[in-house]
Amino acid sequence: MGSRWTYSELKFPSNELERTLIAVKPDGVQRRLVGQIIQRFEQRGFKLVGLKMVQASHGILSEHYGELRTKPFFQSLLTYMSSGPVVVMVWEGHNVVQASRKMVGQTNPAEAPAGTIRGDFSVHVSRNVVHASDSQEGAQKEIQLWFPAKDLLDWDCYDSNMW
Ligand SMILES: Nc1ncnc2c1ncn2[C@@H]1O[C@H](COP(=O)(O)OP(=O)(O)OP(=O)(O)O)[C@@H](O)[C@H]1O
Ligand SMILES: O=c1ccn([C@@H]2O[C@H](COP(=O)(O)OP(=O)(O)O)[C@@H](O)[C@H]2O)c(=O)[nH]1
Ligand SMILES: [Mg+2]
Repeated sequence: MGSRWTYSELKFPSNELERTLIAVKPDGVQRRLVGQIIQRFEQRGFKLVGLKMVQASHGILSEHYGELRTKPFFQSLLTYMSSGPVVVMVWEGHNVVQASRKMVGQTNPAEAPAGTIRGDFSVHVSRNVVHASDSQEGAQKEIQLWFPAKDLLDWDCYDSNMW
């Protein structure tokens, strides 16, 4: 009788439900980068729990970027972000907020290392392809702003305890 192999030793207990909001900005959608950006979060091991394509209004964007209201680039930021569809997503997993900021890279793509999304796909701060929440608190606010709770799916991933 051969023994059955199980991989429970490889698993770690992952009851956390940390979530973050990621958005492919209008330049990323125009440049057909949506698939490659989703692929990076999937291959890292995060779980997609919400996804939609929207043409964002200045109203929602003003709230989303409320902390930047006094910045000189605020109006141009709203114009840019409402210039075409954005693909907004909620990703879940261990340490997903901090990990996704590292995957996205610095705000200014000139400072973002190769290997990060901004470092690989963009050159200028005003067209930096992707948004990622910058804290757990910010993520919760942004998720509530963009998604009604019923549109976030709490589905079981067959390998969810692997990472
Ligand atoms: N000096 C600037 N000129 C033009 N646009 C800017 C400038 N600084 C920031 N932005 C735009 O405003 C966005 C918001 O700035 P923020 O400081 O929140 O950066 P971030 O947190 O890296 O970006 P995001 O919130 O979109 O993930 C930036 O991603 C960028 O698109
Ligand atoms: O000097 C700046 C700083 C920010 N932004 C834009 O504002 C967004 C939000 O800024 P934040 O500081 O939140 O940076 P992020 O979280 O996007 O890295 C950025 O992604 C940029 O699109 C910009 O156009 N000019
Ligand atoms: Mg930000």
